[in-house]
Amino acid sequence: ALEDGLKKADADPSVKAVMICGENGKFSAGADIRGFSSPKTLGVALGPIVSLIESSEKPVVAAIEGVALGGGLEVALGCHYRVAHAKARMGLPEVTIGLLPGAEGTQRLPRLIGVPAALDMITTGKHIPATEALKLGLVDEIVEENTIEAAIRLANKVIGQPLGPRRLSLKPVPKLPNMEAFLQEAQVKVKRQARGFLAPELCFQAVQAATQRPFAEGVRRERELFQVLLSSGQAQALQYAFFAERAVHRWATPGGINLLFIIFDSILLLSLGLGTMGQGIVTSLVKANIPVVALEQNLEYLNKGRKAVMVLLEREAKKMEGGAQKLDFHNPARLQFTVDFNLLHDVDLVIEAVFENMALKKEIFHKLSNICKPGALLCTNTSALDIDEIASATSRPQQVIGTHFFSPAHVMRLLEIIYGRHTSPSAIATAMQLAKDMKKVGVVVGNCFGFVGNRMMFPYVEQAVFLLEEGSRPEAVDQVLEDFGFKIGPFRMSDLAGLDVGWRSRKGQGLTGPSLPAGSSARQRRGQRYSPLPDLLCERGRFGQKTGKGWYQYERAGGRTATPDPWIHGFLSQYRDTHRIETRYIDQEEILERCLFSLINEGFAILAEGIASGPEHLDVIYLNGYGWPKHRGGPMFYASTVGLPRVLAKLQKYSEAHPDVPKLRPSAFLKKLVAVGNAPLKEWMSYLSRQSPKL
Ligand SMILES: CCC[C@H](O)CC(=O)SCCNC(=O)CCNC(=O)[C@H](O)C(C)(C)COP(=O)([O-])OP(=O)([O-])OC[C@H]1O[C@@H](n2cnc3c(N)ncnc32)[C@H](O)[C@@H]1OP(=O)([O-])[O-]
Repeated sequence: ALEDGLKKADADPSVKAVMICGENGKFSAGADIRGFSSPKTLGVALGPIVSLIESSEKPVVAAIEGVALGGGLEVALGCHYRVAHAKARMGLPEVTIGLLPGAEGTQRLPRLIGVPAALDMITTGKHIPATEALKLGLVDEIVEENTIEAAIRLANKVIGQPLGPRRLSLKPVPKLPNMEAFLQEAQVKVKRQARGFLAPELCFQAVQAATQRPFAEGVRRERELFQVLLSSGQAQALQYAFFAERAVHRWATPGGINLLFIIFDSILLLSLGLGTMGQGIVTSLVKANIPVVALEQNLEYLNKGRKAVMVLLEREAKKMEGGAQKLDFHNPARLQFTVDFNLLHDVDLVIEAVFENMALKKEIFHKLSNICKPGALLCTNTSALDIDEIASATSRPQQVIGTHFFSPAHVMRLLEIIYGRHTSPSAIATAMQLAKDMKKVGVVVGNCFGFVGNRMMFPYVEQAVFLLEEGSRPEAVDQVLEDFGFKIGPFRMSDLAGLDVGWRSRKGQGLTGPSLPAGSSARQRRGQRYSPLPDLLCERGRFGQKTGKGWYQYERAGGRTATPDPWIHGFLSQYRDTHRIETRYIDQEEILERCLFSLINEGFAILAEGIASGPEHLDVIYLNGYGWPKHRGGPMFYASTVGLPRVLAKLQKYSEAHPDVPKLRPSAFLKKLVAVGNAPLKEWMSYLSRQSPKL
């Protein structure tokens, strides 16, 4: 249509200028991502159309409203002028779906806004607001009112002016005094951050080509690189992740209709310790423009919590345009701190964020149930505790729901939303809406120990520790998983989170400590293999970063630089001697497979039990809460790319070698999917006879 329209306009002498706009207040979100998996639509090349726009003899003005992303922005770059609405956002987000701007955007953008800014936009895929676009010179004008009228006004004004200087393909790339050094440094940075993710590096190469070659050759290079990415499995993984995230949002009631949501007047966060989680949650709520009252049990804790929240909010405000004013957090109507439980009467929603202790949580929920108004929704922030047991302390279990935030809560996007036996669909829908308002990815899951994310994490961490018992070292295991693409390996993660957290939980479960029956074997619990290694470290006060020692050593307590610790190496070999374990060399493949396949195996068990409604949900949880590398699409998608028969065969092999480790025994659901011929991921759920009615 663009091509036809342009040709008509060029041929019609009564047309003096052209304006291109989108429909319904949106310019364009770029190419249809679904089209990338269909060879039919790939035949349509956008680049030549952008060139056609640019070569028009009549001025072409883009009227950008809403979004101009990817191919959409590339079309705008072909135009001679760009007018944007003040609320519009622009970007080249192709990198985030494993691609690069493939319609000459990598060649035009650096010519317009210079290499540093273009490289930043193209390698990160970030969206920029119109005001920033104006500063960068990406748009010529921004307007508060009617963008289309403004674009037509501009078009009329520029009729007859020479178009040569407005054709970006004819412009040289602005020079930098130290271009070579700048590019070298930028490449190192891009590579370091990419950790095996191809697209940022290839985006870099395309922009680099713009600095080294004439426009037409740069375009050829861009096309070559685009094809490399298009055929890489990484692009497929990222596009899968894009749609998985949207599918997870489309939570519907059993009848299939999305519910309307409760509109909140105010939200109260109750915390008997505005601890780290509480502080992050309050910050997120304020950022989401939701009025908050933060409650503490005493003034000392309240003041400490308030101080920490203020520091976080100041920091967040600095990152935003018009920050402090926009957040308005000094306004008591927006954010109040109190120790007065009476304020609970009027709130619509409570998020309880006290520490993980069932007795304490039940006591609080009993109190909430007595004080809060009848319609108020009661959320508990927990990473593992039983929602039904917490709800049993109230007279309104239908309004009790789990909201598992991830630390730091003002940064992490994931929110696991856990429904209990009695939780009502409207309570779930309200929690989902809350997630959306807080710009988080809400995923509805069922109630079981560890829910989805942590439950899948347990076998992964368990394998990592077993590997140490058998001969590996923390740094070797971490390295393999970081090379796979995790931001941080399991031992570095454990040191960061604090080993004492798991220790407390294991003590609570009677797996270690004084409640362990006398005569228990050190390496067995309830007939299964158990590794006491993390407990032994805790007994020695090695809690990780906070104590300066854990699986690694740090420069000081609270230090962040992990270095392998010879003490740990000696300790491990002594441990193996004590328990007569023969040290063996464990290769990278075994480390990777045992950790990842045991996690994936648990994922299949979760799906079969109806704890999550599909593999996409598990993947979205891992991508947004556990640092799973995006270019590998999430654990279940990864399993589908490895091939389920291979995952099964490997689990069978490891399970035979370790018969006392139940988590290595292949799940019946995985076996079934292999037996039906390695079913594709989108069909997996059709092989389950029953689904939870609440998912
Ligand atoms: C030769 C090629 C050249 C070029 O360089 C390549 C490209 O342009 S690559 C492309 C570069 N562009 C991008 O990467 C932009 C990707 N898109 C976005 O970033 C956000 O969707 C956007 C900011 C536009 C709206 O956010 P929001 O307001 O929160 O809303 P939302 O996110 O919930 O989306 C609403 C619905 O629209 C759907 N949908 C959206 N975009 C696309 C698409 N391009 N395609 C298909 N579908 C798309 C989305 O799935 C959802 O569908 P459903 O069935 O209702 O679930």
